[in-house]
Amino acid sequence: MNAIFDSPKPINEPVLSYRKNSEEKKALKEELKNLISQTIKIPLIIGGEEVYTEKQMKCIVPHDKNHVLGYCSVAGEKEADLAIKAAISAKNEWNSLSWNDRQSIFLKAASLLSTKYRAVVNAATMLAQSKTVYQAEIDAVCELCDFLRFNVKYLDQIYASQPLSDEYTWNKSIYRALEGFVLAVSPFNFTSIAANLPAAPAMAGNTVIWKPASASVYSSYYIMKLLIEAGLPPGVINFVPGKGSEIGKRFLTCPNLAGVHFTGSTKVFRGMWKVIGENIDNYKTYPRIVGETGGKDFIFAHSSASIKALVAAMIRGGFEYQGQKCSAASRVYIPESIWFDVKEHLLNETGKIKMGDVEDFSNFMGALIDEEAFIKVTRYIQYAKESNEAKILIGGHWDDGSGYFVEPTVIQTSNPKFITMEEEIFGPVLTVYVYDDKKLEETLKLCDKTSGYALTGAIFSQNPTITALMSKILANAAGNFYINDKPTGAVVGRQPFGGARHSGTNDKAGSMLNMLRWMSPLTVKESFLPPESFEYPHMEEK
Ligand SMILES: NC(=O)c1ccc[n+]([C@@H]2O[C@H](COP(=O)([O-])OP(=O)(O)OC[C@H]3O[C@@H](n4cnc5c(N)ncnc54)[C@H](O)[C@@H]3O)[C@@H](O)[C@H]2O)c1
Ligand SMILES: N[C@@H](CCC=O)C(=O)O
Repeated sequence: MNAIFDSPKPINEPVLSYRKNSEEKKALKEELKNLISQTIKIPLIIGGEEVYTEKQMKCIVPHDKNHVLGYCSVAGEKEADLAIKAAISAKNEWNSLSWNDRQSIFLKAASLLSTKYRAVVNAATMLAQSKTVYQAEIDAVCELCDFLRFNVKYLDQIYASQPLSDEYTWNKSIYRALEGFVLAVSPFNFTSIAANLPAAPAMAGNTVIWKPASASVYSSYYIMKLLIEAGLPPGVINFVPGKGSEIGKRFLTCPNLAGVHFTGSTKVFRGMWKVIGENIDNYKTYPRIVGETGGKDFIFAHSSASIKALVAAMIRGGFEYQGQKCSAASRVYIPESIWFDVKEHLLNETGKIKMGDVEDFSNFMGALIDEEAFIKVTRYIQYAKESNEAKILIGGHWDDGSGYFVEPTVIQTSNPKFITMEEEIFGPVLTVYVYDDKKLEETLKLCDKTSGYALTGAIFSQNPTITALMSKILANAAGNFYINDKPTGAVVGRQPFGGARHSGTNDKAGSMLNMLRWMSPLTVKESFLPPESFEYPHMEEK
């Protein structure tokens, strides 16, 4: 019963509109009502078993902070050890499944997500992470369907990639899974990224321990249920919510650690890398370390820029999902000659933004994820208010009465190295530096050097010579570079995503490059007519 199968050609999942009276809107509204009316209990899932612990954490609604969606069990060292055991013991069986059997599980998960699970995963993401319907749809449904479907295809292509052979020898590349388990540690802000972190290495035949972020464990749990319904065998992905700083070390120092798939802050990633470095003598194999981290993403405009397009990019890029995207625009460089017009349009448009409960579909923004984020973001705004190098042009107010709301805020600074031009804020705060048109090159070099990050960046220019100059000077300032577009919203299969410098290892999530990190190739040479003597022809000479 042999055949080589061709997996379905991946197509980006269409983004539904959620217009008035649409079927998808009705289904989603119902699911929102359903989830908000319940308080669920979330277990750990280890070796396919639900594990409840005494220690629990609350899952709340950031825009209605006293509303509890559920209580989640919290893993300690005992559960961490159980998860390691489960991952190791599930490995052989998972590896003995054929690639086609493994891939159909993830393709089925994508099909379930785009249909049966669409409303529930969107509703969970909207409520637990305070995403508007559009932000939830492009993330939790579309990007995750794309990760699942495109990664299956990339693996097909990798497995098909074989060395040269001839009539006497057959050479083969066998793409083994890594020896040991992979630790996936996910951030709160993207449901799709959280799911892809364990799914990508699992697809390549690894078994995984998934430590989701506490603030988004609610939506992660629905993803776990979806994967199980799609047929994921017990122990392949072990779901272990808990405090990273408490259980992280247990996983990181385990001799069987084969890889880390991380997305989150630069600080946490560096801490994890240090723990691995200190423990390097104790592993069975060098752990693969893949981490996509923070950003201080820029928009740089030339005087030829379209003002409307520039302002739309500043608002969508800076304020969508309350600026809580690693790719969010947060420092903007505008030439003096167009500043008057840009400012007028920017303030006018920003003034129209509606913020509030994401269940009201007319809102453009929801709340920040939690109290810690609220304190951090408002401190930056307060600092700007008190500085004589900055002024607040619009916004600058906040209110945590019902939820963690911070107004979309535009700061203008006279200091291109002002703190809000350099540090990742992760909130709805845009800082503008107005430069002298005559100092274009100098300011581009300044933009390149201002921050240690290099994740995303956008330039606006309608002059091809200037576009080329800007692209050249900023070539290393971003891993995803946009020309006349906002620096957010990368799509799988179209703009492979990841940054360099302090923004990560740039292994491009949802690409073949990333999938290659989760395998250990074995090269096999088979000789059909092996030599039967040790002598070479030149040895005939007497
Ligand atoms: N580059 C990207 O693709 C990308 C995408 C999304 C988010 N991010 C970044 O993520 C950050 C926001 O997400 P966050 O607040 O969830 O990040 P975070 O770094 O605070 O947390 C990320 C994960 O690490 C865990 N963690 C924390 N300390 C740990 C430790 N000592 N050991 C092991 N795990 C530990 C957390 O529990 C969480 O699951 C921002 O910096 C953002 O730029 C980057
Ligand atoms: N890939 C997303 C950002 C993920 C980070 O938070 C984008 O392109 O906007």
